[in-house]
Amino acid sequence: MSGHDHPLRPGETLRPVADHARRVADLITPRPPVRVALPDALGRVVVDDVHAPISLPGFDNSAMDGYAVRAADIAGATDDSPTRLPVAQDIPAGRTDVLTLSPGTAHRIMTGAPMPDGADAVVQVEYTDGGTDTVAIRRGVDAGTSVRRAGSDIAAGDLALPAGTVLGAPQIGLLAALGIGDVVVPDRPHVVVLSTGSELVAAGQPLQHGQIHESNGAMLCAALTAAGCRATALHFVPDDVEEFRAHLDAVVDSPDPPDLVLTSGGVSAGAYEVVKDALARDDVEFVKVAMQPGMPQGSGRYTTAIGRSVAIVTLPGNPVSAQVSFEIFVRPPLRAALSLPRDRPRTTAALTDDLRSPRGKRQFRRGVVETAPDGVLRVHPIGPPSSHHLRYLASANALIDIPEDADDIAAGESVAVLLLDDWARIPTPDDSARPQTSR
Ligand SMILES: Nc1nc2c(c(=O)[nH]1)N[C@H]1C(S)=C(S)[C@@H](COP(=O)(O)OP(=O)(O)OC[C@H]3O[C@@H](n4cnc5c(N)ncnc54)[C@H](O)[C@@H]3O)O[C@H]1N2
Ligand code: MOO
Repeated sequence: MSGHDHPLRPGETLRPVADHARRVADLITPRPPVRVALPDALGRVVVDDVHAPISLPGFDNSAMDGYAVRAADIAGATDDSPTRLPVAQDIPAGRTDVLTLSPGTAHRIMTGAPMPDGADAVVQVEYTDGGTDTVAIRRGVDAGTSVRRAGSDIAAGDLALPAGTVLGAPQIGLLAALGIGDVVVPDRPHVVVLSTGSELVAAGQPLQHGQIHESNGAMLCAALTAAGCRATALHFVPDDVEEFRAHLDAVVDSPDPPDLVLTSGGVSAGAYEVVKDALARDDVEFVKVAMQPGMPQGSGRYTTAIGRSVAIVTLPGNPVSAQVSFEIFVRPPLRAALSLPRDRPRTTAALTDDLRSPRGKRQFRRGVVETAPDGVLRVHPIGPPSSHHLRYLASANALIDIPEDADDIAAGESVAVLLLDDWARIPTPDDSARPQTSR
């Protein structure tokens, strides 16, 4: 296939992918940041520098279960000639009184328990007889042994997390340890997903001839959630313009209006293109983008009957087109609004099979990236290019990004790939035909 595989109307041109991406990005405005409790902070970004309000550890404490001593008192202790000390105190972790060790005595102490004043080392229980009234210590230790000094991890006032840090489990652990129970993070963009099409039936409902299960709504909501957004699925509506607008007005005029409405379907050239028809009176532009899948696209602002306006992006209905369009146009600016890395990691990989791509369109093919036994990263294109092959989409861990000006690409050539790390891949029949590799 070479040349445009798609007839264009006279004077019609295809908009470059980058231009449409910019237009969609311009529609998305970040919300003001919000303060959230740690359980809601995972995967989000701290807006401001976080300084330690306290030191960690907060007090000198024992690193071992054993005996707090003065190192000088047990300097000569050996297996053959243990030093015997009276055990004056028992200090479990959590004891809050302040103790003082008298010279020539030991305190039994547990890991994490506060060191008594006057003690300068802990000898671990393995080097003793474990006594509770008196203890026989068989090894001398240097001062400082098994003592965790106050502030040795982080000192009060130190920078704990610089602004922009993505909060993973360890960062949330550090905040909790510092006694910080909430943080200021970018608010999640609220996106309403509206699926259109009279043929669509909810999962679990029986299908009549010509009907299909609605899948774009479920898929796009999942993609939004995975990207860090708050997604609300709107029940798809029949292909009726007034019903479509009424549905949209109800959410946009609600007390929790979305930042973005994402539709799928109803934007191509058919006789019943509800999205296109319903938005004819709005500031929404419908274009053909030089991309496959994902050629028919729309974007702009929708205004409700009472004059509220919201950003709207209309994705094509074919499932692969909808999901790939989301990846290319919608996910990056939403991630930017969350101060998260906007783009998928990109790399290059050696193509395992010949590929054909329509010249004049940037093609995103589904692929499986894997490391060959020789250590070379390679990408195996899976499934045909047409945009109803949801199964192959669900089998991919990468999108192969083929430039507009390419048509035939031979096996072995290096191609650009976007790594979709949060896409779990399922095996396909192709897998058994492929040599076993890692990744
Ligand atoms: N004469 C032309 N026909 C088509 C053109 C064109 O330029 N001229 N473009 C084709 C391309 S490319 C695409 S992509 C699709 C886009 O169509 P729409 O956005 O109008 O989407 P629909 O027609 O409503 O649906 C397309 C396809 O996807 C299924 N679909 C829709 N919504 C869902 C959903 N929520 N869940 C599951 N499946 C859905 C729908 O049943 C159709 O099979 O147009 C081509 N045609
Ligand atoms: O451009 Mo469409 O999105 O191929 O199926």
